[in-house]
Amino acid sequence: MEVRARAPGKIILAGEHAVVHGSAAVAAAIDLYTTSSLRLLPAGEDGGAGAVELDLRDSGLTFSWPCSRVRAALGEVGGKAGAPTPCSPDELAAVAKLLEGQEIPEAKIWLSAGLSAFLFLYTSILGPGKAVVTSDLPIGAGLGSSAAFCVSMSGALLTAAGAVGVAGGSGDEEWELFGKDDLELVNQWAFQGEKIIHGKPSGIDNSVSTFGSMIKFKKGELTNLKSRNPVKMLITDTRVGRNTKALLAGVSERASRHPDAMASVFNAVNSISEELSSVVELAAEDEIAITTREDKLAELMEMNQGLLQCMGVSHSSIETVLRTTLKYSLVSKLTGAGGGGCVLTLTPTLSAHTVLEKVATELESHGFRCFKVEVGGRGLQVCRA
Ligand SMILES: Nc1ncnc2c1ncn2[C@@H]1O[C@H](COP(=O)(O)OP(=O)(O)OP(=O)(O)O)[C@@H](O)[C@H]1O
Ligand SMILES: C[C@@](O)(CCO)CC(=O)[O-]
Ligand SMILES: [Mg+2]
Repeated sequence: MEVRARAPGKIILAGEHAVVHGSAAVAAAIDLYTTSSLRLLPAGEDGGAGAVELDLRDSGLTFSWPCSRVRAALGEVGGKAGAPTPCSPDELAAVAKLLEGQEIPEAKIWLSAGLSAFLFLYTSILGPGKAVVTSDLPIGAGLGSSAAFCVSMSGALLTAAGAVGVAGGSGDEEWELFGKDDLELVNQWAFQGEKIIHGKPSGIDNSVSTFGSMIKFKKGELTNLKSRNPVKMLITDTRVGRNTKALLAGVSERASRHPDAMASVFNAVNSISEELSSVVELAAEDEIAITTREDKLAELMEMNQGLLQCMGVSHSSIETVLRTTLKYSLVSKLTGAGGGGCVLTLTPTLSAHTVLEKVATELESHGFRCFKVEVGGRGLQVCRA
C-alpha cells in the first residue's frame, strides 16, 4: 500500500512570536505544499527485521535505520497511533543517538531537527517502511516548512496505520479530505513533532497547515475567519537562512530581561491581531470600501512590523525589503519567525500591474526571490494507491 499526504505552508499576517506568549495571531494556508509518501516494507524485505527509511528527494539525501537498532534505542517500533504522548527528554536523547552515524553534510546540519521529528513520529506510529518527502516550500524561511513536514508526515503515518480515514473528495480528483476528529488527531501528533523542531511552539503553524483556511489563533484556540475579499500578498524570500527555535529563544530571553516592556509589546500585538481579524472579515463591495479595508490592513501590518523590530527579530535584509517596497507606497512585514527568511507585501487590488512588476524586479536585483501565492486554501489532503 502507498499513502501520500500533502500539507500546506502558511503566512502569518499578524502576531508571530507574541502568539507564543499568549497573544492572538492571524495566519492563512498558502498553495505551496510538503508531500510525504509512505510505503510499508514487510519485515525481511531488507534481509532482516526491516528498516525505517527516509528519502528527502529535494536535497538528494537518504537515511536508513535497521529496526533492530531503533528497538534497542526506543523499544517497540510503531503501534502508538492513539492520542500522542510528548517526546520525553530520554526519548529525545535516544533519537539523537540514532542520528549519530548518519551522513548529514555540514552545510545541511539544520536537517537534524527535521530528522529527529521524523524518527519520533515514525517510530511511534508505524512499523518498518519507507517515507519519501518532497516540498515546494523554501525550508527555514518563515513559511512553516517545519509544520508542513510534521503535518504531512503525521497524516500519512496515521492513514497507513489505519488510525484515521478519508471523509470525502476535495473536488480535486487526486486528493481526498479527512473528517474533523481525524484532523484533530493528526494535528496533535504534528504538534509533538513541531515541539522537537521549534522548542516552544504556539501550535499556530501546525494548526493552519492541518485545517487550512485563514484562522485567528490564541492560547491553542482556533477561530476560522471568513475572508470576504481576497487578501493578495507578494512574498519576498531574502534567502537569509535562520532558525525558528533560536529566534523564539531570543525573544523569550528579551522578555525575561524586560518583562513589563515586553508584556506591553505582546499586548499591543494582541490588539493588532484582533483588529486585523475583524478587518479581514469585512465585506467590501465598491472601490472605496476595498481601498479602505486594504489601507487598514496595511497600517496594521506596518504597526506589527515595528513591534517585531522591538522584539529583535528583524534583519538588515528585511529592512531592505521594507525600504524598497515603501518607495512604491507598498507596505511589508516579516512573516514567521523573522531574522531573514520571507517578507509579505500587501498588494492592493487596484494597484497597477506595472508597479508590482517594477517592485519585484528591484527586489530581485538585491538577490531576493519574489513570488505570489494563493492565500486561505485547503489544509491536509491525502491520496491512497
Ligand atoms: N521538507 C523537509 N525535509 C526535512 N526537514 C525539513 C523539511 N521541512 C522542514 N524541515 C525541518 O524544519 C527546519 C526548518 O524549520 P523552522 O521552523 O526553522 O523554519 P520554517 O518552519 O520554515 O519557518 P517558520 O517556523 O518561521 O514558519 C529545517 O531545518 C528542517 O530540520
Ligand atoms: C514565531 C512563531 O510565532 C511562528 C513561526 O511561524 C513560532 C510559533 O508560534 O510557534
Ligand atoms: Mg517552523
